Amino acid sequence: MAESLAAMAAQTGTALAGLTVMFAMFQNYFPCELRNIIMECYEKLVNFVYPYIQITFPEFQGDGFRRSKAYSAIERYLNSNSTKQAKRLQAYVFDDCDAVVLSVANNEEVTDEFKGIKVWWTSSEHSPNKQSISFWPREDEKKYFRLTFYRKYRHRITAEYIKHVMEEGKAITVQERRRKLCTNKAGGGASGTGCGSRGGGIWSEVVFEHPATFATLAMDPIRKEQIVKDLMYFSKSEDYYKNVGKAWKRGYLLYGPPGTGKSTMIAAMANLLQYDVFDLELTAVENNTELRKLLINTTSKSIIVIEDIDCSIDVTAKRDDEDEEEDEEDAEQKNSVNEEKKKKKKKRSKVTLSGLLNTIDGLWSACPGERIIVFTTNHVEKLDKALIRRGRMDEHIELSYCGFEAFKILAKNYLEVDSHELFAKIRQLLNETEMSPADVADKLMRKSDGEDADGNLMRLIKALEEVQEKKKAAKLEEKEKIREMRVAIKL
Ligand SMILES: Nc1ncnc2c1ncn2[C@@H]1O[C@H](COP(=O)(O)OP(=O)(O)OP(=O)(O)O)[C@@H](O)[C@H]1O
Ligand SMILES: [Mg+2]
Repeated sequence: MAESLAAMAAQTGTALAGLTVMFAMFQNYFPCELRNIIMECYEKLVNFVYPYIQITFPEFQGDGFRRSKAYSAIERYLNSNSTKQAKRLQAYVFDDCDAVVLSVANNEEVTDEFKGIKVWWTSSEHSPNKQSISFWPREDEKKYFRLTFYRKYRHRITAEYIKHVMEEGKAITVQERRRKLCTNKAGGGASGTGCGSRGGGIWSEVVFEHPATFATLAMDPIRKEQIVKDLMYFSKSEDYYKNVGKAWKRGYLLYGPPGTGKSTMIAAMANLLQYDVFDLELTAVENNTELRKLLINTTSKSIIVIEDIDCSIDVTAKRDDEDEEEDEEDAEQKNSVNEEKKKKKKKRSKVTLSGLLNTIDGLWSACPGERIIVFTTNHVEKLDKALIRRGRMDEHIELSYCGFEAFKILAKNYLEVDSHELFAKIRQLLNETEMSPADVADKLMRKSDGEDADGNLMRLIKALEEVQEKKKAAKLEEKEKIREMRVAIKL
């Protein structure tokens, strides 16, 4: 359909424009009444032979250097909705991704329908007439999209359809965008590009590809639903935040014992909202000024994460010697995760608590766009109240030992079973003991191809019984100590 409707409309439009100029030149030769009659007939003729309106969306706007947001949104919208019907397509392969991206070729016409109204889109390019060399795209080199529709739908197209295309296009861009994980840790997988920080290269980035979702996160389903609702509401509430005069930011404090899913929940949040993640390692930050620089260089639609906040900065009112005592106590724990956290503690940042608070408050007011900040900790009781007060950390979420509801999610994830005769026994054991979801998941994980669910569930029961035995033994030991103390006091 090379002589497409849009092209014909354009030609007819040009012919009518010529007629209009001629009429304007000779109109003074006609008497007033006759002129009005001619005008009326002329308008009828125009509407009859040219019942369309065309709107052009050029690729570059204003200064000619910035790509128009409308053009980009239309491009995404048409690529996603209309490439199936186009007969001529263009294919691109981007450097960082193997997938082939198809787009509608130049001068190819595609149709779209909106609430029963048909519209035509063409993508065209002005060919340059002059032979000259330029570093910038010239006026006559620019690409554009042209939208053609019936004149009678003018209001609905301009008021509703164009808005719909813009919104859809933006949503597709967010969906397709490859999200990034940025870190300020030394050697944190730098791609060399820097992430939101030009020149300084403070953040280094990798592609964020974590499979965690809220569906696979094991926790109380009611609490999970509340959190998902809260996040979704936040991500859509730009106007609400504006109306109440609050910066579009939200803080979450995730606390609970090791292996209960705090880091997993952050990944699930990022996947749910399609946000980037900025993993801020406070111990690698030299001082308050550097912290400010880092936070200002985060981008919109991102989650800023400070893991193990109590280990990274002196957020307690405790004196140093008390801290040392604790370090010695910790030294007895051989667990490698705790060793890591202990190292962090020793290498505490020079960033001060007030520096962190001021920077967060500054970030809240200085940076436009939505941001979420998440702190995680194993020891919520150690944190300064000012750091986690509502307004800074709006939601406090406890992730705890594995309950039966959480176990059912893990059993579904790892073994694909919804119910089993061993579930009753596991329920009873989970009520009586404490085991983290990470440990439960480890027992449920298939270690080889031929394993059936029974074997894994039995392994979990055995592990739970061992924990129960240890707990009983510890209780007995404690009772014995108390008895000995009482005897000693009597003596
Ligand atoms: N609630 C959970 N739901 C699903 N998987 C979980 C959950 N908790 C832990 N896991 C599993 O255990 C592993 C460790 O969990 P995660 O790193 O999220 O724990 P954490 O609470 O951040 O621990 P830490 O306090 O030591 O940082 C995860 O990779 C995941 O496979
Ligand atoms: Mg963690």
